[in-house]
Amino acid sequence: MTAYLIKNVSVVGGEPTDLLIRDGVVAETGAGLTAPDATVLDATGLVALPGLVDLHTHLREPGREDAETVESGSRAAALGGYTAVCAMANTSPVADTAGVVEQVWRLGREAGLVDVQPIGAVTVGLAGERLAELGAMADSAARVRIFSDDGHCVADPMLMRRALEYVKAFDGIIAQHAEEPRLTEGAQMHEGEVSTRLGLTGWPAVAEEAIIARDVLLAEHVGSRLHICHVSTAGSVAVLRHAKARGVRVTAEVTPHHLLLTDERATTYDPVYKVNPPLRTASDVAALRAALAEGVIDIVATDHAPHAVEDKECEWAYARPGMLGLETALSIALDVLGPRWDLIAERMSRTPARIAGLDGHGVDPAPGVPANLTLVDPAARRVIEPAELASRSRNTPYARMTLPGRIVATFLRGEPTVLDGKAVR
Ligand SMILES: NC(=O)N[C@@H](CC(=O)O)C(=O)O
Ligand SMILES: [Zn+2]
Ligand SMILES: [Zn+2]
Repeated sequence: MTAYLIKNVSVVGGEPTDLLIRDGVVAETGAGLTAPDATVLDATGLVALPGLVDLHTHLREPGREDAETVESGSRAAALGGYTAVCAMANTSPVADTAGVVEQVWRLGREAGLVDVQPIGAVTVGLAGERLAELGAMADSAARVRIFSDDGHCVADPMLMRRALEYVKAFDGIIAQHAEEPRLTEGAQMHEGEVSTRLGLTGWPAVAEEAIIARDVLLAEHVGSRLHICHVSTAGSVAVLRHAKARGVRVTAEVTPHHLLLTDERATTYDPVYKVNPPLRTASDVAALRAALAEGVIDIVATDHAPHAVEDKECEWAYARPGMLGLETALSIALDVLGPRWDLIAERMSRTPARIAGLDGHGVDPAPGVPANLTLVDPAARRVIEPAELASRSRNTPYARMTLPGRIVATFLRGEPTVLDGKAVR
């Protein structure tokens, strides 16, 4: 195993120092280190962060390997600075059995570019009718702790209650896609002034907020852990603030796109901007940014949702919702939050690793810790070219935009997965 000596790197924004990586761990830190056997990387001007952790990734395997595979998604993740991703269950077949979650887990191990932690479905086939084999998935080799019907809401309150109660036994979490289905029938975009102007059916903010309000009360009632996927409205932030003040065990994520883009994008009729929950208004974006800085929203999660060309380059109404995120998330965070490295490390690595229970991830580089880390060049600016992305899909909403920051290198347990901005494999 090659040793690496990273020279003059700022660890999470601190004074430049050296990091020696050997045998999978950070062996030593400090200025002026030498190691004759190590490969030296000059990291002057670069920032080292604990490897990013994504709690919400769609890898599409099994079933839609034309849109993404565990391997291509893992490569996209590594290039984005990630060392671990949680793979959503809405595959085909659905990840609702020990067999499927073990398959995804094994494919992740084989690709070896990031740790792939499968998420299990809450209900059989995401149909919202019967609980899936939560216990068997928890006991499987994949050791599933997060369960989600993402793409669908667990709308039945009794089923939601039982799921929350069930996972308590092994400190599991239910991650809810908060969307009251009766309020979003036929919805194409955010319900508001722009949808009225365009004549498109709206997805009202209350469809999200009503489910979050219900579920924080349910989680409080049964004392279980709840996670809210892709929070998108100012009203949701208010509900979460209230719940946290009461001590409810709830965590929440926001996506990069909901931190940057608004429903005005729909006026282009370009389905690349179609996503669930939909892009909201500028005042929602402002509330989400403030909530993330404050900690009412705990983490940034990408909701990386690759889609094949035929599912995206069509009429708005027929296009599938979702957009790519892994390869641009750090740049968007840097754009939105500025170089607040400790906040970025907290929201994109330490806290998501803690929520998911991923040992060895989300830990700042220090002697003895597993060498899961990424090196960022904050001064670089890059133009996003969809054809250059490692994802098998092209549905990035940031095409041809110039974004700050570039991932220079990523290490997974001491092995580089990205060097010089390029995937090693
Ligand atoms: N976000 C999306 O618009 N789509 C996701 C599902 C989801 O996250 O709800 C997908 O799987 O494509
Ligand atoms: Zn969702
Ligand atoms: Zn999703």
